[in-house]
Amino acid sequence: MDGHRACGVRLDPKETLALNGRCPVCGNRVTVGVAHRVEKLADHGEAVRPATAGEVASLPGDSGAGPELFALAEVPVEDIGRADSLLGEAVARLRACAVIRQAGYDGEYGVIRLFEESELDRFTKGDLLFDAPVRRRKRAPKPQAEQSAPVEAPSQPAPSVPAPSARQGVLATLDADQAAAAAMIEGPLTVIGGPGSGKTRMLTRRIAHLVLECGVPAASCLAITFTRKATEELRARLAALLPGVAKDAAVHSFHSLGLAILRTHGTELGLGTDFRIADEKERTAALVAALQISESRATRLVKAVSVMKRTGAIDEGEEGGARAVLDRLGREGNWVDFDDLVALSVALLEERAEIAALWRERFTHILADEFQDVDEQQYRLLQLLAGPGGNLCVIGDPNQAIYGFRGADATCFARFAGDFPDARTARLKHNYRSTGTIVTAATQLMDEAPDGMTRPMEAPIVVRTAADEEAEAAFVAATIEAFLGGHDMLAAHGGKPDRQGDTPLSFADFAVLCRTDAQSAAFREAFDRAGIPFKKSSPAPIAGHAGLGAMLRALERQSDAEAGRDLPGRLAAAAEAARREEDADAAALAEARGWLTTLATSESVGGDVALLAEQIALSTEADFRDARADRVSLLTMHAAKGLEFPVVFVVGMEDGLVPFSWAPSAEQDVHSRAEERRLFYVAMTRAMDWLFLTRTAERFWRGAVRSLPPSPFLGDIADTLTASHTAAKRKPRARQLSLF
Ligand SMILES: Nc1ncnc2c1ncn2[C@@H]1O[C@H](COP(=O)(O)OP(=O)(O)OP(=O)(O)O)[C@@H](O)[C@H]1O
Repeated sequence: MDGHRACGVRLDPKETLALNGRCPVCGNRVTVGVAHRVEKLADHGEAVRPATAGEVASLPGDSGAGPELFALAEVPVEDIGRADSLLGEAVARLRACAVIRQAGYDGEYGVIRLFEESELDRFTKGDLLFDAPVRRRKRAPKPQAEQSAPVEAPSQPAPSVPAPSARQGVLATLDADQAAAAAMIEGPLTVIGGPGSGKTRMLTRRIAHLVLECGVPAASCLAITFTRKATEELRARLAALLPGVAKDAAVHSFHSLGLAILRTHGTELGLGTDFRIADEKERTAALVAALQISESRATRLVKAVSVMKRTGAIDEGEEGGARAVLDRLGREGNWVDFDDLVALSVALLEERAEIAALWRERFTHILADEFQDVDEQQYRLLQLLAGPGGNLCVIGDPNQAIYGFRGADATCFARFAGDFPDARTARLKHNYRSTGTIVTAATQLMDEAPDGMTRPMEAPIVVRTAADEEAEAAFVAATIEAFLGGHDMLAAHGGKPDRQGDTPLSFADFAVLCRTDAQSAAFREAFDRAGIPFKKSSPAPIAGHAGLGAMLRALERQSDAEAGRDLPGRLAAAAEAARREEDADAAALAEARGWLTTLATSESVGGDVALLAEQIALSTEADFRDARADRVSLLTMHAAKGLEFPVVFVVGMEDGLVPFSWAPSAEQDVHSRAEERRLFYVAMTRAMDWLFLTRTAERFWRGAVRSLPPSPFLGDIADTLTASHTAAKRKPRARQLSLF
């Protein structure tokens, strides 16, 4: 079921929908449960028990009345009632399936009861039915054996109080720095702020300010983010701030904006009106066929061509040759690739001044979030759209630049200052997200002075060494269970988040952040074993996914009659056909069907199958993370960008993983090393209240069990901020014996 544990609200999915997803007590979004997802995905109403179904017998648990099955299934109720009238009533209710079922919601377990509490009081006149008293669910005890001694919260710099905005209207909820940045609406502007400093909050309020208080039409505002998910979240926030007009504002990822430009003017470049976007798998296969080369070589070349297109680099060698072949094949087959969406748009706007002018007229105010991660082509697209001295506001944090390997250039802020000499700079100085302890540790990692914390020093960062990856995952699972059982753990570590108070946590409040996707296997197993619901996400594109391919082929094979149904109906039929006809893996199909159904019902697709293919090309696995679902997030560090969670586990804190390197990290080049440091900085600053850094004494890594040294980044965090403990040694793991 859905609900809010803190507000004591449990809702049927239909009630949630009727309430627009909002809690009737606090007005925030409710945490949705499994039944909600089922309701959303279901293509028919509730199932009806067929007349031919067999009989079902319901048996209660321990009654203490002789052989259980006999007593509970066969002894006449009257006989049991003579011995104990209440027990007789209980057995009668149970056999008639007249139990009270209260579904679980928002981290609360479901309950099955035979009597209402008032009934029980009445029946028993104060006595109880069974020996044990009826209890409310008790919080799980903290895992004593696993914990270190309580640690004194370190005495460190005190939090500062941000100056209020002193403004009325939509900027009133911002602090003075944020409000000043949001109000600088003329000319180019750079907004720089650390993690949790409210950059996204400032961005949405700035658009609302432009529209509601400065008379700028919503349709003249363009906000650009990096992912489809981020655009959706931005749209949702704008809808709340600008009821009625938010839909007119353009919110795009760089690639969806490129697609919009090419759909409007692509014919000027010789593209067919119905060009499509070919995924990496298709392009690799095309290159293999055209050049008669191995798949691994083609894969390497396709990736190299992608970086060339993002960075605008020119190569005359093998990679340049591969690009020319791919471009020719694209023209012949009427397809482009993902990077072309931006690169071709840039080429078009550079060549055709009148088209560039049209787009400039359309968008008079442009905002670009996560500016630190733009690549050369994205930078040029912004420049072309804004024009010299245009109202372009770029927002970001140089310390969070993590996409250098994909061609992003972390020096873009300096370049912006050079290209837009009139640009002003605003700084957001306060971190609203994390405890003082986490903020201080993060600034130590970046060798900066701790500044701008709004929350006091609280629980120390827990640094944990486990015997191996299995033990590491078991520790994380047990810690989550302990947290959900109660907040004793917080007290044990001398920490008690003031902002969260005693608000109960639910699964959605936890994130496990891995450097590589491969690390997630141990966590998936541990969570499955512990019954902890989780959702894994990485920034990998969904195009090329096996289940998705099978679904799309099944969609294509559909008869005219089937193709006449609405898109969700067609997807349901396609999933069934793919399972039957292609023997596709059930889990992969279910995942693909979930993605496609989400896309099919999204605003950008609106039930149109042609638009579905476009959105698939623009989507990554992480775009489908549902923040409302009550699940632990199992994410790669890259996929965690922009998110926040009360409790974060950054796992695999070993040299080779963090920083990630093929060679010993000491040999890593200075740029990669700096980017790995920033990536860890992004990971640790996702934590609001609790941060756990875990490592293993040994792990299976690159084909062998290895002992990797601790991550060198751990040494950059002062001991006074951490509580370290090492698990007891495990028995040696089984090793493959050699025959010789
Ligand atoms: N003025 C404010 N008063 C209270 N809370 C705030 C304020 N500004 C931001 N916050 C809160 O701080 C948290 C971080 O805000 P936001 O996500 O906008 O930060 P960000 O700068 O975009 O972070 P990051 O770069 O790490 O993704 C959010 O929970 C937000 O609600």
